[in-house]
Amino acid sequence: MDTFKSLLSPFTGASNPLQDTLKLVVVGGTIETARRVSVSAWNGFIDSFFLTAHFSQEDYPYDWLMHWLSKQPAWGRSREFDITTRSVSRSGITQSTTGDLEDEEGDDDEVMLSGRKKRRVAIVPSLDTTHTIYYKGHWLRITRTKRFQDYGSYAEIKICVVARNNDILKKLVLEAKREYEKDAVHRVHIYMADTTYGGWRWNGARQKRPMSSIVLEPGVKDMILADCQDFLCSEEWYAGIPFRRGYLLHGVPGSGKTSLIHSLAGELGLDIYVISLSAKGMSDNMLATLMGNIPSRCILLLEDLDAAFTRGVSRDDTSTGAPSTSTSTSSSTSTAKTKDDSNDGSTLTLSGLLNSLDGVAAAEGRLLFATTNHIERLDPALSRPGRMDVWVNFKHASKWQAEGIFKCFFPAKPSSDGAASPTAPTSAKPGDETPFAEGLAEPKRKKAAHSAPVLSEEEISSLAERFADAIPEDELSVAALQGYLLRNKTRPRECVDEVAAWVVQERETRAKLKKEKEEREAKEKKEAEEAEEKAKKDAEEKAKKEAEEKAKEVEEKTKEGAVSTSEFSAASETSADANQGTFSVESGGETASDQECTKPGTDADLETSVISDDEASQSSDAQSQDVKEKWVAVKAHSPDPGV
Ligand SMILES: Nc1ncnc2c1ncn2[C@@H]1O[C@H](COP(=O)(O)OP(=O)(O)OP(=O)(O)O)[C@@H](O)[C@H]1O
Repeated sequence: MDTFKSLLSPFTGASNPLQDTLKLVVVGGTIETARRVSVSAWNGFIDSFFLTAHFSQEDYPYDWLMHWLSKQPAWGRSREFDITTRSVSRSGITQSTTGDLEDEEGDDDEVMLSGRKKRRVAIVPSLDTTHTIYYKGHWLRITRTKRFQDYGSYAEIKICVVARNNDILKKLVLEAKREYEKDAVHRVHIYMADTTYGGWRWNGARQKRPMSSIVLEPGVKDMILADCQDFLCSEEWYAGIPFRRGYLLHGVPGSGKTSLIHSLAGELGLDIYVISLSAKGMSDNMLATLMGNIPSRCILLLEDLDAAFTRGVSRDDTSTGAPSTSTSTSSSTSTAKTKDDSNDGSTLTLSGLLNSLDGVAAAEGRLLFATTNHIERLDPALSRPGRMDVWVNFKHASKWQAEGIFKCFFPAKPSSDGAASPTAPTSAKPGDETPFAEGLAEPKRKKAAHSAPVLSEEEISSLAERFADAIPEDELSVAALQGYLLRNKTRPRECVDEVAAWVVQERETRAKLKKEKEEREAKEKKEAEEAEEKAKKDAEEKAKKEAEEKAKEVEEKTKEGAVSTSEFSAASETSADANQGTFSVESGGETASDQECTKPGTDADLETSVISDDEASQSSDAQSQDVKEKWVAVKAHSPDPGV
């Protein structure tokens, strides 16, 4: 008791100040030591009883866990967390969570009418804070931290749990994965090749597009889908053969090539990895690195394959890669542009591309899709079977497609017997598929700010037929038809009435654009030719000027030499050929310097300092003369060695 009292004395002011200070130091030191001991004891306890798992943002389990965490009810009790409308994970799935701030009473239609997009918010673990969550009889201590790597900063999740073995962590990861995949099922993830560091950058998750919204000639979609499904199920059959399959979609722009690939990815549940071969910095090594980092089951998309060729992808480094019969009307400007473009650090060669597609690093089980508008520009080596096994030609819209796309935009009212409205073109041949069960417009309609009249099945069929009749076969792109239908999305009847006039207008516009393009190209060509001509003239003039200047210079020097020589040798004669820029010096004296001077092939601007015998004698004779030196410009090259 006495000891305790004496310890408290500094606060009561009962003893002297020195003693009080010492006592305070002892008390403070004791408390700090006790704190440190308890912290290290706690850490020791954690280390000996807790299992710790780390999940890096670079890998998929991080996405699964972030998604799982964002759905935990524990956030309702948490005192610190992040609220975000941005993606909560690498793949960007933003989920509605228990503790989120979504306005549940909000009227979707109201939101759409006001033109604002409804944003969802998610609650996720804040950085550098430890959260405790109860999961299946265990307390999980979860910490999200940031760590820095060579290419920016990455987040990491650390989970500690008291457990005898890691079964609980395995269960957690599997559950998180299942939930993630369940929610991700309606989305297609797109990854873009990033040539700055040779990796893949997540580019967003797109809503799946139903296959029925793609209108192709009968059987084409089914054939491709069945082929892809068959391939994905045949890994064992491929034993010994490279387990890859390539599809070349070629044809006119706006005919549905890219849309079909996105739709297939959704149907097959695959992610899309997009490589732009004409990207800045693309090289053989870069492509090989990117190919090596593609997961085993995915769609690899090489868009606009021909663009890479016209940019200079080549089998050898000197050729352009484009076939010699290329229909390209490239003017000299475009040639110049190509040259400029090739200076962007892109050194991809065709052999590099082929090696990457076939090489050991190329992912097994991947579906390669390549699109091009100019199949004739492709090197046969690239499109041979094994690399491109299935070729599909996409043309301008047929009447069948026109009818189909009309029905996609204006789905019919369900018939009175309750059957789903048939959306296939009525002109479909017997046995054709009925691919339009889910139309383009149906899901959008619920929220649409406009109100399109819902017509009966018979009326839609008859309108669709009339619409198709007015569309010329294989002349307009499906994208153009889509544009027209979008503009008339609330006026199905008027849309059909006015379609003939639109076709005429479209033809006129196309003709006008074509004419303008031709004129522009002709003008560019003319300008390029003029510029070339001018550059040529300038170069000639410059060369002429230089030659004249040189000749003048030489003449001056020759004159100087002649004057100088005349002081010492009256026998010397100088002549120069100003036009040729050459000259010669003839000396009557038989001196070493003379012999040297008459040697053929001596450089015109070489100057030699000599003292002739005459000069020497004159010099000795006329000692008063100060000048000892004579400059003689040596004769220029003479084609005749005898000169
Ligand atoms: N066959 C089709 N069925 C349904 N929609 C189509 C079809 N063709 C084109 N479209 C529509 O036209 C637009 C452009 O299509 P897409 O980008 O797929 O064409 P593309 O052939 O890949 O064109 P490009 O060669 O210029 O890349 C898309 O919005 C798509 O919905």
